[in-house]
Amino acid sequence: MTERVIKPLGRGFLFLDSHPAGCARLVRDAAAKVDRRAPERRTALVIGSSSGYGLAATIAGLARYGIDGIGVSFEKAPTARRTATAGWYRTAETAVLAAEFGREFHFVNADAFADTTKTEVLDLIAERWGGIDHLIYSVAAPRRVDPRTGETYQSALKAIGAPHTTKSLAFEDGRPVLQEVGIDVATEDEIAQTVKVMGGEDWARWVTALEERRLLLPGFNTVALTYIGSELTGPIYRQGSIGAAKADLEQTARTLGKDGVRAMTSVNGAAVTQASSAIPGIGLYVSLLHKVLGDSLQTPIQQSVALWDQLTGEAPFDLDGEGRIRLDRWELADDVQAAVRAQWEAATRDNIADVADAGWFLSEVRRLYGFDVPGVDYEAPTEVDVEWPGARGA
Ligand SMILES: NC(=O)c1ccc[n+]([C@@H]2O[C@H](COP(=O)([O-])OP(=O)(O)OC[C@H]3O[C@@H](n4cnc5c(N)ncnc54)[C@H](O)[C@@H]3O)[C@@H](O)[C@H]2O)c1
Repeated sequence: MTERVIKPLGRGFLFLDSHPAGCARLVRDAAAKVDRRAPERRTALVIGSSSGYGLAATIAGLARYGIDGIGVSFEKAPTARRTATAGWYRTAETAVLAAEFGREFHFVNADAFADTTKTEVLDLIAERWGGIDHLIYSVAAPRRVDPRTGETYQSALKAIGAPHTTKSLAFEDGRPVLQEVGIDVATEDEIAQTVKVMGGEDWARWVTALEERRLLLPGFNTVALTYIGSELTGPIYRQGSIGAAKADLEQTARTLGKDGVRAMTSVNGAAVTQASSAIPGIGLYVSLLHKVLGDSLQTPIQQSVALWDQLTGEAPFDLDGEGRIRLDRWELADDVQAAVRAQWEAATRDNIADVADAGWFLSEVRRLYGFDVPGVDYEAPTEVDVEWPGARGA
């Protein structure tokens, strides 16, 4: 057991340590925002369950519908020098929450891209429930090792066709500064590698593996998360290398769907997550979105409640012409986009602190690591040696 006072040390949007109590509190606060529905036994597999949208989907599924199931994520244990990753602590608290709801939820800490992880998870599903009703695929990873070839692929955040320059938000001594960031053009190989990491291949492997083991229960459905976003972020996101991967994911949904498998992508709105804060321009964009929308900005937990209502049949699917679930309509509404664009164009080095909700954004980034959470005493020593729930962690 090791108790320590933990401070937010790091560079840019990356911190070296995470705060266990802050991470736990955020899980609790998210669950408290969910209205319960009468639970009907349902089993789900969530890949990417420790963070961002996958965590929100796990908490919303537990709190609203009392799902049983398995969450897979890839997190680091505490060491003598460093705390565990934030996702480790959030997972530990989500397990406590599941137990309080009286649900059986297992958490597997392993590489979702590996065949060995698929076998471990499928064995567990077979043993505990004989099948699953839902699979939510919410992985955001910088690289993937394909276990069948041993090859490593790296994902790139680059433009396609022509280089691009974007306004971007950074912080110096806690003060927001506006920067211009150049975005290089991706090579064909970089685009292909990004598709290998963030496209649909691994999602399809999970569904095929479940199908081959006859673990898809009647009415099974699966969603993978995708993003469209604004024209402002188009060159780096939707028209960039990551957008090529998202197009592949959406195409995979079309080919996966058949008898016994309903496969869709879910277009979620912009959110501050570890994955999104690494993309140039997204921090500025989300800060402006929050300035324009205030509390009307739909949080990951709100969107996840809407997702579960649709997956369980409580609400009709809200699909677009391409069969994608749309949870981002609030973000892409014309008036919202027009207001964000006006602010984006007006933003200068001098007025950035007024034009954007930069302080809110920085706090959101700090909350990804369990800091800036109301009600947590950051001067108090906190236990960092928290165990991975159950016996199945790495
Ligand atoms: N953040 C946004 O603004 C936004 C908007 C729309 C859609 N999305 C999509 O949501 C999905 C999740 O993104 P996020 O922003 O929530 O990311 P995130 O960084 O918050 O979470 C990523 C999750 O993936 C897990 N993970 C990463 N590599 C893994 C591996 N090898 N094996 C197992 N688990 C692994 C992490 O442990 C974590 O649980 C992505 O598909 C993303 O494109 C994000």
